[in-house]
Amino acid sequence: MIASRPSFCPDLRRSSVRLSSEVFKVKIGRLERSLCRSSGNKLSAVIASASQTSVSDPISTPSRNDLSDSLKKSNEASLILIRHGESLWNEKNLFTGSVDVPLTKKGVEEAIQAGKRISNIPVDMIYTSSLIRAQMTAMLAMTEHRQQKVPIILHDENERARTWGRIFSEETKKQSIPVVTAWQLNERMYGELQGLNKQETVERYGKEQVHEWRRSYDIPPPNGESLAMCAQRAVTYFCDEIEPQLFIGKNVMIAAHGNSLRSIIMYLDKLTTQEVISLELSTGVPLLYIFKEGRFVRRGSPVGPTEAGVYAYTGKLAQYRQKLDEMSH
Ligand SMILES: O=C(O)[C@H](O)COP(=O)(O)O
Repeated sequence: MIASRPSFCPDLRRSSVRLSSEVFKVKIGRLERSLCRSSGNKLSAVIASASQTSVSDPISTPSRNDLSDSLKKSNEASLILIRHGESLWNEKNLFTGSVDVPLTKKGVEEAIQAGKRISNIPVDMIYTSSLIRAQMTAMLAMTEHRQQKVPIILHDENERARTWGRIFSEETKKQSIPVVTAWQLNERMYGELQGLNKQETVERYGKEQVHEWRRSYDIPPPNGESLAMCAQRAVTYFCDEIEPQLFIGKNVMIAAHGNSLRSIIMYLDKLTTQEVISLELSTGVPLLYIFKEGRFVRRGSPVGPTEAGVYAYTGKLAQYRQKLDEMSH
């Protein structure tokens, strides 16, 4: 197979050089297009970040001026990716895919540990899949965050959900972190493998066939999604909804799944369809990227001995941590 790099978001491919004004215009245009496409409360999820409030108020719709002001203000943002902690079906070695299975006790602990690892990294917005294992992971991780803001799930499924979820205190909003749930970040649909035991499936169909289903780029499991199909929705969502937040300086955490995150990492690290085959993600281990001048730079996982290195990389992160230290003394 010829290794190639799929292009999900051709108009947003990052330049390895400084972000030129031309590219920046394209990116602003993209953000505006995304605003135009959005309607009702979906709109507020995107513009909330531009309005400098911490939680999108489903009713208020800040003006375009607010948006361009904040676009000018920031040029660096953190992006944390976390695969959910161990689920009850991970523990049983069952193909899970789109089935909505909660965490085990070990998964809960992994999520808390992940929270400790990222407790000094700013988080302004959280994106999770619509599946409980990713949402539990995000919420449990945030219980450890030194910022001590409250993650609040935005509900925009209908007008009543939007209206009934309003917050009437600006101060409380500032102490909150909006959590956007999106099915596009769900684990890939594993088709007729869902609920089957992975080892038994190997015994029945052979190691090679099962490996092809699990790790090839474009071969789907029976009636399921290939990684390419999963990438199509997950990376498109990342480009349309999450990248615009990073452009305006919002620090984002994504809690999702092995394969939806593999496809996003493929995009961020510009991996080929061959390279992504060997990319494996452990449950509950956060990865940090810095988005600066139109580029994503991987900092690795801010854990143990590498933590000092992570903070040494950017002045902004170091300052943030210092501020947290001062506040807690
Ligand atoms: O859906 C599943 O079963 C796992 O979360 C991911 O499985 P994989 O490692 O077989 O892709």
